[in-house]
Amino acid sequence: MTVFRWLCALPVDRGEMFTVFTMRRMLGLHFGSHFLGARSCSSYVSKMRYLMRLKEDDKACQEALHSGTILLYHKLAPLLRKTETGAYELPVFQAPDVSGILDKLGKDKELLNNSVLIGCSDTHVAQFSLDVGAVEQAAAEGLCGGVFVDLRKAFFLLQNSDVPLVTQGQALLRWHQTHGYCSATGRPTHSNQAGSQRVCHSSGIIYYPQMAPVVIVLVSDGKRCLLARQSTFPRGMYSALSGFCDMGETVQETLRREVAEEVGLELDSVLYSRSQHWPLPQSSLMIGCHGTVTSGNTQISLRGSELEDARWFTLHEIQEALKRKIPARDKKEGPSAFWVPPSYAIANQLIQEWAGQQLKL
Ligand SMILES: NC(=O)C1=CN([C@@H]2O[C@H](COP(=O)(O)OP(=O)(O)OC[C@H]3O[C@@H](n4cnc5c(N)ncnc54)[C@H](OP(=O)(O)O)[C@@H]3O)[C@@H](O)[C@H]2O)C=CC1
Ligand SMILES: [Mg+2]
Repeated sequence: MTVFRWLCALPVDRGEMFTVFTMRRMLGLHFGSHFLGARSCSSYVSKMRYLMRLKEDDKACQEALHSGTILLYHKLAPLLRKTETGAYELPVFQAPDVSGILDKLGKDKELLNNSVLIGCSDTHVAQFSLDVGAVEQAAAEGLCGGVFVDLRKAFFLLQNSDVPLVTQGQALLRWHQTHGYCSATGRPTHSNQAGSQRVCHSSGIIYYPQMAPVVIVLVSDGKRCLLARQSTFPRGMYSALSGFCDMGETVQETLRREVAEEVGLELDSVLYSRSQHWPLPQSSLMIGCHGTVTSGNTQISLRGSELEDARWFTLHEIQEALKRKIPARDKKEGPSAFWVPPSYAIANQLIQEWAGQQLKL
């Protein structure tokens, strides 16, 4: 890589920074005006300090749970509700609502304490997620007035601003469901009230929710961009190249290795663009970059079984794909029409950014 430009002073993306507070719209609906008047305008710092306190103080967190809001999941599928306009929203509940639902379904109300903290509103109303997978799904849907939808499908149904909170809630619930035992002693681990850590009382080991660092890079030769597909992708979908960071690697080294391994090309330059938490199949921190190769170095060579296909796409082809909002097999264009991941996915954002830059050239 002859040129390596890393942005040190990235502008703060308010969209990314404040997505945790996107439930305000729904909070307003549920709590009415008395709630809006509770505190006028708290700062970002005070919200972060408040969340820190809830993670450290079980009693304060329990109190916050009883005055907070809860997103519901069933076996990790979030509850969505169809509005009168046909759009989908995330319904939020309060502790008494959830206790009532559990009671009606014959379940112990203590299940409520398995809620995990995912954020708080501008006015310090704590937000939690809870998996009610122990109850019968259809009965819970009836009482909650919604449907539990697979998270991948929810990406297509929800507004982008609602997606970060719902993915964070799901990722934390998944982590708890898969870290019930200490890997050193085999004894059960115990969560704090916020769900920000689990402790093995036998060994004293503290476990924290983990994410794997993953690079994702949109490679360009100046005129075209390179997208690839795995055989497990939905038919017709192509995405940017991605790969897990190996132990000991820098982000730059992972980028260079993954592009070499997957398509046999040597990156010439890389520019960091953005990052994203990605919950599937388990939590990853996606580090999104643009990469270039020189014009004499564009011959794709697939190796191994990971990629089924990789191709260079023109700006026109990309523009057409970006217009296809839902999987092409549901449209007249037929099953093989090329499409890209949904707009919430960082792959889509890198592709859009590249297309925008090409138009300026
Ligand atoms: N948000 C977005 O826009 C996008 C997100 N992604 C996400 O990026 C992630 C990585 O993409 P992918 O290209 O598949 O990665 P890789 O190219 O690294 O290939 C995946 C393979 O790497 C191995 N591997 C190494 N480390 C890990 C680890 N920590 N966890 C799981 N597998 C590991 C596994 O092999 P083995 O099974 O043989 O052990 C796995 O099959 C995926 O989770 C994917 O969902 C990808 C593209 C777009
Ligand atoms: Mg890969």
